[in-house]
Amino acid sequence: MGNEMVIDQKVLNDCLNDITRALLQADVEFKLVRHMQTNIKQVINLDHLAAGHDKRKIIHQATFDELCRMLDPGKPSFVPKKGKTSVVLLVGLQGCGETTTCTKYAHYHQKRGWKPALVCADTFRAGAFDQLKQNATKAKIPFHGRISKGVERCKKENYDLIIVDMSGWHKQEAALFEEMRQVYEATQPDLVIFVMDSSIGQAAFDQAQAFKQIVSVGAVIVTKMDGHAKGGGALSA
Ligand SMILES: Nc1nc2c(ncn2[C@@H]2O[C@H](COP(=O)(O)OP(=O)(O)OP(=O)(O)O)[C@@H](O)[C@H]2O)c(=O)[nH]1
Repeated sequence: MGNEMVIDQKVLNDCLNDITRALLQADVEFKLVRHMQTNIKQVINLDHLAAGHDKRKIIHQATFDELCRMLDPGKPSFVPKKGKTSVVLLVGLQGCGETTTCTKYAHYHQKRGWKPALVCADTFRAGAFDQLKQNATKAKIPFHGRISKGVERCKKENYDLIIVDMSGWHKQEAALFEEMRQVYEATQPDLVIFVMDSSIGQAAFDQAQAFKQIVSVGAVIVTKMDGHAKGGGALSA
């Protein structure tokens, strides 16, 4: 657009097509991208703009606003408060990086003055507790292995951020969904985070929806962004 002398409908379309291509290449869902295009075209009517208007600036602003709207969930996210106990439950597909993310999340908050503790609710995978224990020990974060007792004990010991690591879900295991519901009821979390491997791409919407039907998911964390995946699926999730 910067190289064109006259800004007309063709230039606007080319510009929107460039943005569309970039978003699709970054795994953003087609429906969302088409919606973005339609909204921008609705806001900008080049034929009706009076002379003297800076068309580049108007297109730029409309595009910027629309891209921001794609990122806006419409309500503020849950923010744990220091000194007040919050329970955060992490759920996700098997191998998505939940256990690793639990420790990262705890470490992030510990460095900022919270008093976090980790609780392992993964009863399916052999070695899950040992993995959490290893990570937690390295990051110097207290941990517990038994879900209900662990959460109760952490509350008594005045931890203000209790992070619960749920078993990774595998589609075939209906029992895990039931367990997730039970853990949800037993821990009454203030926030449920859906942990999503960035490489699932376009499947993100369906996965996130399947989880949301069982527990009230309030946030998404995208993992493995250090690989080649683009993570645009997070917008759908
Ligand atoms: N490259 C990369 N690897 C990661 C990341 N997060 C986790 N992993 C790796 O992904 C693998 C699975 O991670 P876990 O944290 O065990 O995943 P999980 O979802 O708890 O696994 P289950 O308990 O079996 O469901 C491990 O080898 C991790 O080291 C990340 O951000 N980047």
